[in-house]
Amino acid sequence: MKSNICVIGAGSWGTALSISLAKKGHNINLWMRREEQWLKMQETRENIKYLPGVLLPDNIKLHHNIHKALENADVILLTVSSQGVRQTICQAKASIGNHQIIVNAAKGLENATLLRISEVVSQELPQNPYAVLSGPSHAEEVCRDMPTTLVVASHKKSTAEYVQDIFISPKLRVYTNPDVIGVELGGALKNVIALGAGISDGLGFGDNAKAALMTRGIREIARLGQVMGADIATFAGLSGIGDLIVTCTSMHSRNRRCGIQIGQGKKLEEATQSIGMVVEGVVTTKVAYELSKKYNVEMPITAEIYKILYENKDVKEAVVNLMMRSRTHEMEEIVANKHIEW
Ligand SMILES: NC(=O)C1=CN([C@@H]2O[C@H](COP(=O)(O)OP(=O)(O)OC[C@H]3O[C@@H](n4cnc5c(N)ncnc54)[C@H](OP(=O)(O)O)[C@@H]3O)[C@@H](O)[C@H]2O)C=CC1
Ligand SMILES: O=C(CO)COP(=O)(O)O
Repeated sequence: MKSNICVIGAGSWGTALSISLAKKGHNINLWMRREEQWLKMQETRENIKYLPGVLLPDNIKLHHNIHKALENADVILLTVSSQGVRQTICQAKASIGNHQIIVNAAKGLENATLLRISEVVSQELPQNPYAVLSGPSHAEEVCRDMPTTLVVASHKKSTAEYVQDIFISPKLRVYTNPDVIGVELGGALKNVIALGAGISDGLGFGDNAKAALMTRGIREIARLGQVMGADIATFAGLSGIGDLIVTCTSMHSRNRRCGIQIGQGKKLEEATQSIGMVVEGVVTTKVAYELSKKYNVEMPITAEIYKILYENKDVKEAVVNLMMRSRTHEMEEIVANKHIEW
């Protein structure tokens, strides 16, 4: 099956997915908002700023006019940063028909509304079929055909399977999941913990600390997720623990690299500027902190990272707070569910 796919956003992820889809033989229209980037990429057939060293296959057409890029698209793949999704959809809306499938690949939450991206899309395009694509997948590896697994979630099985078919290849194995909320929250919230893992590395801590952050991190992600309607099993999957592992351990991760600089004493603004690409976890930390208060869910790691990023809290003091919190059971629900006296 060959489809016409419009990829909205030519950052590292939009470019890598375009390359992967083009190699499968799909026709790709890749849209970017900056004219200067469009001119440069036409000349070089390379995304020098976001994904250097990889040439674009011929069946990727580059666009600066969003309406032209959307012509005849079966699927619209959103790959701009989360805070740009609503504005970009509004810009494109007049050329989007109800039948076109929207696939979101951004991992974040909307700052102004605390909404998940599926909720943003359904406010702006209520009729369109929707799926979210997530999982442990650094652009730098996907564009070089390194084996990768992804998950596509949609409320409609036929939509999830259609999108699975579009992306799946011998190098890109794609699973389906009906749990849109869980897949979206796992993909967004792991970036907060990855910032924390980076801070831990920047402070010179070791593997024990990182394992603790990842394990306790997925617990608090799952706690919030369950209250927000996700299936807890999803957090043990690719968009949960899978993406948490890759983001907390890889030097490709912008969130982790940003955290390392903060752990070494740099200011947030300096750190994000030096990365030069989107560091989704910074805004997501604020949204997650607000959601934890809204839903009354304990998220101690998120709360400390919030205070480091937004209240100038000393990183070492944050570590002391985490280590010296009042003691708890590892799994509160096991204790609560025990019928025996314990
Ligand atoms: N890189 C990766 O390995 C992966 C990234 N993702 C997710 O994909 C999304 C995009 O990230 P990625 O491509 O890596 O980021 P990059 O920093 O490489 O690129 C960001 C892209 O978003 C565009 N953009 C930024 N802000 C806005 C805005 N306000 N309105 C419209 N467009 C905007 C940028 O355009 P411009 O250049 O004009 O600023 C650029 O095309 C993120 O949510 C990220 O979490 C998911 C999986 C893997
Ligand atoms: O989501 C990602 C990998 O799955 C990319 O993570 P970063 O945004 O931290 O680079």
